[in-house]
Amino acid sequence: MSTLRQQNPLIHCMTNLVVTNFTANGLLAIGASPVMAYAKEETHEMAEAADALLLNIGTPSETVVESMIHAGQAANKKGTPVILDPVGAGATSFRNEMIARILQHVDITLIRGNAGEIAAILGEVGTVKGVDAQIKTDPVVLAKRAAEELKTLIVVTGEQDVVTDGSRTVTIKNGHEWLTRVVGTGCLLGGVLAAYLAINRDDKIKAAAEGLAYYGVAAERAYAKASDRGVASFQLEFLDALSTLSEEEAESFYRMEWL
Ligand SMILES: Nc1ncnc2c1ncn2[C@@H]1O[C@H](COP(=O)(O)OP(=O)(O)O)[C@@H](O)[C@H]1O
Ligand SMILES: Cc1ncsc1CCOP(=O)(O)O
Ligand SMILES: [Mg+2]
Repeated sequence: MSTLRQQNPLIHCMTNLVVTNFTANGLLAIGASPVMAYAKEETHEMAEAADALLLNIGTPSETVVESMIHAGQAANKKGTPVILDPVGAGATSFRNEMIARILQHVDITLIRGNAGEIAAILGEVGTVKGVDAQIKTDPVVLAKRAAEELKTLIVVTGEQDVVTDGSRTVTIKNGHEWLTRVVGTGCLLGGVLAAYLAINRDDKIKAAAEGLAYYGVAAERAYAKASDRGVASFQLEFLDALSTLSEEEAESFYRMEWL
């Protein structure tokens, strides 16, 4: 993580009302600089200044999505990575329309979602309950199909994470089930992936895989410390782990496999 801490990338987060504070604290913990900005009058300027842009549609509105498109287009002009988290895709037709609109107008570098959300973007129905996945599907098959259809990098998260561009694929088996019992861990992960892509633009798949593995090992460490207490302690220990665990220390625990 020393490189990330040294480079201290600025991450423009357009995220949801639930996870804003957690996302900002998590990004600070890994050594990035978060900034949240939503107004159409300023998002293009903020996106131009940023090293990566996160578009998370967890609590969408017409106005914010318009603003996201402005920001996304400004980032595209500069070649800045844009990460999309399609939170709750498939839960309502409004959400589906907003995601389709973003995909139509912005060149997305990477989409990160749980299996239900990624399947919903591909047109499957009944794959989410609110913001949570409701399907048990092979994430590798799903991720590859999504990458081919959407022509972008795909990260499907869950018990096992997958990153693929359709031809190069890597799986990551780090993490802990308690990540699903704290709200915002998927959303923060979108920000963390944005930071990893910001500082490593040459091999984006490798950068994303390292971000996922590091995040998973931090969760494993947090669980080891908080398991006899509960999920509130886990959340705190997780932020502590993100701020104290070096990539060098974490690396020997990575369970990453190139397929
Ligand atoms: N059963 C599980 N075991 C281990 N890690 C998990 C499990 N489910 C999710 N995770 C991890 O939790 C984080 C958030 O993923 P996920 O729960 O799929 O996203 P979301 O919160 O958007 O639904 C990821 O780091 C993922 O690897
Ligand atoms: C609960 C909820 N409702 C709308 S956005 C959101 C947060 C989802 O966060 P995550 O997918 O990271 O758990
Ligand atoms: Mg999510």
